[in-house]
Amino acid sequence: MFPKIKSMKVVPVAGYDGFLLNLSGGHAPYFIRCVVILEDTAGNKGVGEIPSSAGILSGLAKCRVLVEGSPINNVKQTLNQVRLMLAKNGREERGRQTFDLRVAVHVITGIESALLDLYGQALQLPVADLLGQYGRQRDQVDVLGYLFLLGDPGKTDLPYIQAKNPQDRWDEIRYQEALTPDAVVDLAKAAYERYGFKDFKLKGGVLSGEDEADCIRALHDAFPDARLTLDPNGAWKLDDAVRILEPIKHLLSYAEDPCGQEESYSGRETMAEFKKRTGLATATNMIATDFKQLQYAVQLNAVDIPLADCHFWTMQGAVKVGELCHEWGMTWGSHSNNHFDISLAMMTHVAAACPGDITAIDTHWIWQDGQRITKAPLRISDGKLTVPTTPGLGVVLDEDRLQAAHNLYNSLGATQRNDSMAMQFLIPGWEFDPKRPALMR
Ligand SMILES: O=C(O)[C@H](O)[C@@H](O)[C@H](O)[C@@H](O)C(=O)O
Ligand SMILES: [Mg+2]
Repeated sequence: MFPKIKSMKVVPVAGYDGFLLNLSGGHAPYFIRCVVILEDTAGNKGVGEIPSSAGILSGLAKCRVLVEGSPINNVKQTLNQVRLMLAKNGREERGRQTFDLRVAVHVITGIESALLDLYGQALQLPVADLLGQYGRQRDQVDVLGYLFLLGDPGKTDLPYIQAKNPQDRWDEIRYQEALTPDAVVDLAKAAYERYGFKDFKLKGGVLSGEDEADCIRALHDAFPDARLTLDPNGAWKLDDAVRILEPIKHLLSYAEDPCGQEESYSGRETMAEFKKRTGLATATNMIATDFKQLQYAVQLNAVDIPLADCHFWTMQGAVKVGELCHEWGMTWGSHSNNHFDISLAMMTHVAAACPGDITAIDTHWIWQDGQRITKAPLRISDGKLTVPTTPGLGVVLDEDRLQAAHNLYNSLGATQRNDSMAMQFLIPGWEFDPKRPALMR
């Protein structure tokens, strides 16, 4: 007999962040997440981590009754019930911010992760071995070095984190202003020294496209063998995207969301046109974010690399995308937002279960490294994460750290991400515009 779910606990948490710039503005001094904890009648705990918002918290609260009392081996039926209930809210929009504003898909993933964690523990199998048709495909997952242009925290009166006892160059510089090619290269070198990355992604949508292209040139000079990409989150118009990236296309492995929705054209149409004109491969976390959109993206030949982040595809959905990519000659990758160490484990298991050649996954972890809510977070070494072999997700909650992260959340008076607030210190009255880079005002 399998145990049943005794309780479902939802804990909104916050951690510290730097002044990372992107099309949505500048990261606040904190990031907000939500942890789902399921405890079964045998006393085991399963966990999941997702973004948090008032909608997500109330969605989770509504699902509790469907989850509590269900046997832990009933994962699919429990999730079906959750899906059906959330579907009553109707279609949801991802929105045009750099981050996904939907509720249901995140809620499902939080519960799914915790259920799979418990089920894996009961079967004595790591989650990667339960996912998809094939289970674990690799023991290590390549990770890219996710670089950001950084605002000067001193220009705000916000309590940004400072490196107190820097253990290396990464600690010294990751919370200081970085707005030039040299500063970006310094970040890349410092991240390389600590983590050994062979791939780098620069978050764009901040400076002019030409200035961001110069950052890529500088990264290439410093790391001639590294795979590089630039991601302005669809900020550029199609003609501008072609003009900006054509001269550096030999330096890029692919272009991530170089353009997007524009006048009467959808993002899938402009991306298809971009691919035709430049011959560059494209990746997205903005225009193929569910199976219907993926279908249209494939029909139009708009995307080579769907970045199927398990937080908004579900873990099983993200692996399904990986299987389709493998069958259809596309490449699977994963997007990320700021996250704690439970998400790091979730993304690692998912990437481990995707067949074929996948591209190095995104993670914001390097900006959060040193903070944790589990006892022993996975470590990035030589540009890779090692897939846990212990049953379930392979993480153990650190209750004290979790409580501290919850206390921080409670002290904020904010329930979800808002990048305009910090940005307004740099440019008074600043407002999000999906077609204007953050500092180009
Ligand atoms: O500022 C950020 O953290 C990023 O822009 C994310 O919001 C974004 O989703 C990014 O990771 C992406 O690849 O688009
Ligand atoms: Mg992106």
